[in-house]
Amino acid sequence: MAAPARSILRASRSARVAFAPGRFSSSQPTLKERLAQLIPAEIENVKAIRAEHGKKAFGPVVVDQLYGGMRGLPALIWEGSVLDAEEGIRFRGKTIPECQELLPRAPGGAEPLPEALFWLLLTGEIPTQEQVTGLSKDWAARSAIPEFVEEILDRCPPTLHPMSQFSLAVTALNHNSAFAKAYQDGVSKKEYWGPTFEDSMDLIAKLPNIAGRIYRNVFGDGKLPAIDPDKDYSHNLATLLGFGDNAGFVELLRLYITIHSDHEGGNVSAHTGKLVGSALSDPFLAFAASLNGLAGPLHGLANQEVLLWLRKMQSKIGENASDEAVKEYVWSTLKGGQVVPGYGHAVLRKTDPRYTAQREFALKHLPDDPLFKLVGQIYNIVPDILLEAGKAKNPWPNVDAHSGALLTHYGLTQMQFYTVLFGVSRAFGVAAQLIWDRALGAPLERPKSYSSSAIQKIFQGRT
Ligand SMILES: CC(=O)SCCNC(=O)CCNC(=O)[C@H](O)C(C)(C)COP(=O)(O)OP(=O)(O)OC[C@H]1O[C@@H](n2cnc3c(N)ncnc32)[C@H](O)[C@@H]1OP(=O)(O)O
Ligand SMILES: O=C([O-])CC(=O)C(=O)O
Repeated sequence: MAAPARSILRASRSARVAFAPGRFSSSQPTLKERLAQLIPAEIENVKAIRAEHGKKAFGPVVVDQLYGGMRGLPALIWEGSVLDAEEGIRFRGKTIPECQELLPRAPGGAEPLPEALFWLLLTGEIPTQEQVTGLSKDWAARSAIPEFVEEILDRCPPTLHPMSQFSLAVTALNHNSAFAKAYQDGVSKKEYWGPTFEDSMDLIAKLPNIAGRIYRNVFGDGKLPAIDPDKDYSHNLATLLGFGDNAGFVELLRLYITIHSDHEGGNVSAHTGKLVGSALSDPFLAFAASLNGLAGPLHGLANQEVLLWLRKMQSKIGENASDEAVKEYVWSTLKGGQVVPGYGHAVLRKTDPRYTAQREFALKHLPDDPLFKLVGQIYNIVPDILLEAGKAKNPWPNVDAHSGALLTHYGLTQMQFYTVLFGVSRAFGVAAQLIWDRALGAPLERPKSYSSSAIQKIFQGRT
């Protein structure tokens, strides 16, 4: 679709929200106030851990890990979540089903509010309903994006991949970074976390307007409705995408943003954000770098790839293909030297609980959807084939094997946009860690690298 006309863009700009961020919960601490209470004790805790365990070995490092993408190498501190190969992710010690049970929901909703998950990632605590409502209002108040960022997006050709547009816009938000300004003004190291918190809140708050604008520019008429200060984050994002009246889609987004937010620190997007942030690049620059990693087909873009692969399969073998025909198609993918998208994982060795959570959502809301049925049929076929092929260490599905089928069900069929939604969610995990990194005085990241000849020399004469 062609880029929208200037007059339409002007109209959408006038629909800016006219209220300011600040305190929205009268009687209870805000997220920033609670963090300010927690940080001094955590600094002491880290000091104690380092004093007691700082010099202890953490297992051997073998040369294969240097060549093999550092699998299993303990190398990073990440506070928000830890991934177990068998069990999957825990956010601050809580599994996805526990989060679904414990985190506050929207009135009438069944899925957790991502606002609550962000609070949990940052503080390790379950917020009250009032605190979550305060966060929804704060993010709505911060949601407008600068006009020049709107213009950058409006000038992107619709053929530029939505993830590239997303990364451009997030980079440009650095124009108004509180951290970059504070640094130039000579802020003390001890105060870094405050402006990092403000930037992180602004970043998360502005993502729906960026994502909505990309979606409407590329796939619609470029017109964008306004954020509603009385609605939660997911509801507003759904509205900006044009699905605000669909209660099922809004619930799906709440679940989607919650489960895609964080996957410990070593995945490409999280680690990239942390690495770039360690140079004291502000949260906008750090998260734009995360997005560029998320845009790779072995990482976040796999959700797009899954849908493309499914559609290609359907065009080749028809819509209600037999198991035999599906098996043949999977084998042809492998024999063509390609990966089966949505399957395998660098850490997980069982079905991803994020896949399971989405499957349960589908069983509840769309049990008869044909694409959901195809995703289920593939689940019964692919793991055995990957096992038989004998290469993949994990034959089970990951989060990306399922998400596109759910979005398609509600009418969000443009798969090139799917990773943008993943990116909106991943900001929660990356931002939470950036805040803690600055609060705990995390140093510049700079691991040691070796050349192959250096490795040969080190081991010369040794067996
Ligand atoms: C949100 C996320 O990022 S989840 C992951 C999303 N990505 C995908 O779904 C893409 C498909 N999957 C893959 O490519 C891989 O499983 C990855 C990238 C996720 C993990 O990679 P690794 O940790 O290197 O996996 P593993 O150790 O099992 O790889 C061993 C071999 O099996 C292959 N393999 C792994 N998964 C698959 C798969 N789904 N299909 C075909 N081959 C696979 C690898 O390409 C590798 O082949 P090689 O020896 O010829 O290089
Ligand atoms: O953990 C990983 O390597 C990839 C992944 O699933 C994620 O980042 O969500």
